[in-house]
Amino acid sequence: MANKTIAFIGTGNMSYAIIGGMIKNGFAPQSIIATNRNAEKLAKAHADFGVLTEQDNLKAVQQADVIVLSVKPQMMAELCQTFVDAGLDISDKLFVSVAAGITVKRLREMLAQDVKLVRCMPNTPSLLGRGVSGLFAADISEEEKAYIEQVFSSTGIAIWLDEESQINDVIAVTGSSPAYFFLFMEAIEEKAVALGFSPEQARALVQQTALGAAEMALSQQDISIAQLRANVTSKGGTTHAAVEHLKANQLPQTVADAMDACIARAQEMEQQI
Ligand SMILES: NC(=O)C1=CN([C@@H]2O[C@H](COP(=O)(O)OP(=O)(O)OC[C@H]3O[C@@H](n4cnc5c(N)ncnc54)[C@H](OP(=O)(O)O)[C@@H]3O)[C@@H](O)[C@H]2O)C=CC1
Ligand SMILES: O=C(O)[C@@H]1CCC=N1
Repeated sequence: MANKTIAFIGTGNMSYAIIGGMIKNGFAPQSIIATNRNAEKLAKAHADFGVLTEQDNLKAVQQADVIVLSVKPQMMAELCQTFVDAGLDISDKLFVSVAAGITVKRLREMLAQDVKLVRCMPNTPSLLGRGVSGLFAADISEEEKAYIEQVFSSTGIAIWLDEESQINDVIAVTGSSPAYFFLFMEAIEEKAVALGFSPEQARALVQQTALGAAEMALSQQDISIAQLRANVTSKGGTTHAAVEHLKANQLPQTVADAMDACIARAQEMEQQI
């Protein structure tokens, strides 16, 4: 399947990130079609990555072997209905849905047939080849599985899940979590400005520290993350004062509760969409 054509239907934040990761890791731009109803977004994808672009989703679906459905979940039914109404032969196409909160069963209802399908939960660091994607396969061949793995490994780490319900856990752990880290960074940045650093200095200080912390974890796999934190925390010192304050205010429990809220919302969407 190495020579397959892959079409991204709805080239917004997530498709842009996946395409960027694929290009960075050697996929041929001519094997990738990006669609969007917004011509400006397509022009940017073409300018940045050299991929083919198409405003007509139906043409893209016809030309591609693999179709990545990447519109907002609430828009998915309407999009799929256009394929059904056009009477497209999609029986041999491999579909990949990156949407949160839409099950295989529901996607197949939307497409009006039991298509070959992968549910994928990626995240936006895919753009830099630093992504994580959880994958759940429904009725695909080993060759198709290998192709999908090649695509999503090119954007970072890809793991296959045994149960579809684990997709919702992946949303909480990696799909949504870049936003948790950004929120933490925003909070430090805002306080740095309040302490008198310029906005430019505050941004530079917080991003360098976040990167440094992540790289320390990445490069020292034999040291637990808890130990890395302990290494910064001198007994009776400043970090201890800050960390104890965060713990007293239930930061770990708050994060766990937030992740439960994320999963609950995905489950609720599965009932609504
Ligand atoms: N963003 C993230 O971090 C992650 C997102 N996802 C999933 O990815 C999917 C896309 O999310 P995201 O990229 O953030 O959303 P975006 O809104 O950024 O991207 C979707 C794009 O699709 C376009 N679009 C909508 N309907 C159509 C259509 N019928 N034909 C062509 N283009 C269309 C939208 O245009 P317009 O702007 O005009 O609406 C938009 O540009 C969602 O289902 C989400 O659950 C999964 C993991 C992480
Ligand atoms: O917020 C959302 O619903 C999507 C799914 C994971 C990240 N963004």
